[in-house]
Amino acid sequence: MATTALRRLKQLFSGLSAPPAPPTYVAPPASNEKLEYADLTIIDLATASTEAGRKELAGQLVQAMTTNGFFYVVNHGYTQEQTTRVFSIANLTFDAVGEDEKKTYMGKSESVYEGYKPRQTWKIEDGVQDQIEHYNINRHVRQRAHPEALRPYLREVEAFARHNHFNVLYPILRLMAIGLELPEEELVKQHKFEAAGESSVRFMKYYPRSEDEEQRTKKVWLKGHTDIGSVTILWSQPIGGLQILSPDGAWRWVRHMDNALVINAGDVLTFLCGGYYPATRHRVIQPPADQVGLPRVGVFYFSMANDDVKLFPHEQSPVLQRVGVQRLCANEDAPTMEEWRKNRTIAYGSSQLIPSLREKGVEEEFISGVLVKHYN
Ligand SMILES: O=C(O)CCC(=O)C(=O)O
Ligand SMILES: [Fe+2]
Repeated sequence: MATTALRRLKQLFSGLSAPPAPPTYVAPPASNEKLEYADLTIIDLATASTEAGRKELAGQLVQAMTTNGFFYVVNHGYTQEQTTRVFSIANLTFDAVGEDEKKTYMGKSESVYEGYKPRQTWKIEDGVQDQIEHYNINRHVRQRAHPEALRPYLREVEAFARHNHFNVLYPILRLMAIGLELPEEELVKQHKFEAAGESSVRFMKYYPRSEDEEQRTKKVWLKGHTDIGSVTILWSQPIGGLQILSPDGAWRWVRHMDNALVINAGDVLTFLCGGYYPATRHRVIQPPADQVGLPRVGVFYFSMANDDVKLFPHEQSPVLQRVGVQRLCANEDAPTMEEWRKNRTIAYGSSQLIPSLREKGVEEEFISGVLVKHYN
């Protein structure tokens, strides 16, 4: 009797005990090359706990969004140790899962990123395709099955998704609403964690390419684009390659900052905020000379509005009334979030892009009747 109870208790505790540490992903040192870096604002989220603090941060955010379009966030609530552990889980998702198992957990639909995206599925240039592997995880982590190596860490991945959504996305959306002189919760309401939609964690691994591929693509690894969704949270990592297209037409590098987040706006914010927070144009090229040949592991949270949100601007914003609303389409033609993400995802990397007649180095396509540009 006593032994059975003891055994039960032991089983209970072993179920609750922490999973073994994943093999530690040791990130290489940051580049020492002399590069032209973008000068990005740092938003300190510790300041967001008071109303006065939020007002101050909203001013900084408006400034950042109307110039570079990218900014850093610090004091987001994860320690360096927690962040390193997430990168280790990300790396294990690629290194500790065999090719056959990866096939089993590949996405089943063209219109949503879920599970593995294998390499060489997107066109880059001159017949060359990408060398990028993804693993996409909807924030409702258990709605899909995951490879065996990842299973011990699902609770951590769930906590990570919630952390991005509640502790980073919501505070940023509140600052954006304040910047538009809207009620603080106006954009948060359109991005509910519980609603149907695709806000997701993404692990990525870029693999080094052949010299021939580098030449034929002019070193471009991921073509210049704007993100499909609303706010993209990129967990800063030391391997360079990410560049922003600045308003003066120059591509500038994004510098790594330890345990910081690099945040930018996507198309959905252009729609919802009437052009006040334009989607940031960015790309990934071959890492700097002292990092050539290294794989590049990335961890992201791609946020989207609730699937049923119609993507038209908050015209009631006093700021938009003063500065004017830029529209991507008439309100009656506005796609829903669901239509937009599905059509953008199906087209991405596979559609035939048309060279722009107006802008040099730009290619275009129409998605849901809206002009989408790609930047070379
Ligand atoms: O890998 C990066 O640094 C950026 C990736 C990116 O822009 C994207 O996946 O949309
Ligand atoms: Fe992107």
